[in-house]
Order: sequence, then C-alpha cells, then structure tokens
Amino acid sequence: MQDLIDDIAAAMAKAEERGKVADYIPELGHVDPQQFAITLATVDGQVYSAGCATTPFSIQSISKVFTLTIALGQMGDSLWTKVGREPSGDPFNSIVQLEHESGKPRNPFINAGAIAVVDAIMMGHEPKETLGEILSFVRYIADDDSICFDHAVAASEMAHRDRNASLAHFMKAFGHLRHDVDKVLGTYFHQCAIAMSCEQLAHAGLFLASDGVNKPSGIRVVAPQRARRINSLMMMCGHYDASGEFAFRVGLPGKSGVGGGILAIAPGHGAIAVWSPGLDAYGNSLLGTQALEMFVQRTGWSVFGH
Ligand SMILES: NC(=O)CC[C@H](N)C(=O)O
Repeated sequence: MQDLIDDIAAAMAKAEERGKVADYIPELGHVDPQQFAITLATVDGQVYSAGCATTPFSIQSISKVFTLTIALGQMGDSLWTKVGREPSGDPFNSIVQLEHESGKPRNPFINAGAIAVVDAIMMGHEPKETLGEILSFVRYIADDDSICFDHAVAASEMAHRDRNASLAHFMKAFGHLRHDVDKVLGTYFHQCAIAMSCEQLAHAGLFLASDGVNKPSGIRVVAPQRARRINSLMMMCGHYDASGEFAFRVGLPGKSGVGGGILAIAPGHGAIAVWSPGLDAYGNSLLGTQALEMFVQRTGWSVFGH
C-alpha cells in the first residue's frame, strides 16, 4: 500500500496543470500550488502517507461534515426541517435556489446549508462557545489536541463576506436563521478556517469508514445508521455541482474544500485525505481528484467496485 501512495504522489509531482488557488479568500491566494499530500488511514490502524502530509492547510468546506455530525447529535432528524438533503446542481455559493425554495437550503454542504447548520448548533450561545464545541469535537475524532483555527484565514473571509452574507440575510428574511447574521458568519468562517494536515484529517474521518466507530481507538462517534447517512450525503452533495462527476470518476463519499483538500471515505477500508491547493472550475482540488481516481483504480475500493 505504501508503494501505491508513493506512486500517486510521484505522479502528482509531475503534473503540469495544477488548477488555480482560491483567491476570493485573499489569505488562501498566497498558498503555494506546488504542494501535494495524501494519507490513507485504514480501519485496522495502518497509516500510509506521501508528500507534505503533516503540513496543516485550511480545511474549509470539509468542516461541514463535522458540523453536520454535531448538529445531528444535538437535534437528530429535526435538523431536516432546517436544511434539505438533495444535491443542488448549483455552485457552492449559489443563491438562486434559495428564493424558489423559501430560504431552505438544499443540503448541508452548500454554503447556505452549512450556514443554516451552524445557526442550528449555536442554540442561543455565543460564537466562542460554539467554536469551542466544534474544535473539541474535531480534536476528539482526530485524537489530536494541537488542531487549531487559522485566525488570519477567518478574518480574511470575514472581510470579504459579501456573498455569504447575502445568503445568510436571505435565509434570515425567510425566518430560517435564529441568530444575528454576523455572529453566525463569524462562527461559520472560523469553522471553515480550521487548519489540519492530511494525517489529522484521515484520522478524523475514520469513524465514517466503519459504521460510526473509529476502529483503531475503539471510540464510537455516531450510530451505524448515522454514519451511512452522512456518507450518502457526501456522495450526493460533497462536491456541489460536480458531485456526479466525482461519483463517476472516484465513486467514494467525499467532501472537498476550497483550501484544496478532499476527505474521501472507503467504507470498510479506511479514510483517505488528499491536498493540493489548485482548484478546478467547480472549486474542487484538481490534483486531489486525480489522485483519488488513481487510488480507486488501483485498489478497487470504489463503493461501486472495480
Ligand atoms: N467550498 C468551500 O470550501 C467554501 C467554503 C468557504 N469558507 C466559503 O464560504 O466560501
């Protein structure tokens, strides 16, 4: 397995077309697009890495998997009154569907949906308390207390928040947000600005690969049915309007972020985290997707088989 991971990293090092870093968040625009990392953490406790797999990067929308897990833990199925669970077929920051659907976002992984989820988990608390809870949860599932927010990234996004602020105000106008818009956005931007390495991210995702239990540590994070449902949402909605393309090419539940990371789950086998900062036109990591495609071709671990 280490040979395969090394082969993938070697192939990606040679790639000339590396995509474009997300400069709409200026702080992310400075990241070097030459970087690549991959980690496979298996359900039997093995870890295989290549590239800069211990370098922290901005996990951005991958954090939406963790806040969704927290929200389902707090409120169970009543979360689905606030956010839907259908693919949107629109870009991650699109506003068009919100008007047609009375301010209820299609799914928890587009920006509007994640903003609604964070509003739900705030439950009247201040952003600091909610952020403390989110960070504790991520540290717990990754078994690593060194994980932190990158405050410069969060501040950069807050300073350029017009688009996300529009989504939030629009939902608030329909009565879908309970808290002050800037407090919700401040919480959302910090959640997105969590910095993690591929090794930390693969560890954090392991519970989704074995029915809700992080097998190497023996910690149950969620019930099997909940893990299955989170995986299905990742498969259908994790790459926005390129979710169909990702299923076609890779065939694993996956969640991308504009920091260039992707967390993919191979149920029964393990969690794979990849990172390459250059994005494709849909805002998903260009080389990260190629690396995962190569990975499933060689392992046959796509949920659809070889
Ligand atoms: N796709 C993403 O990773 C987007 C997250 C980013 N924080 C935003 O709101 O625009």
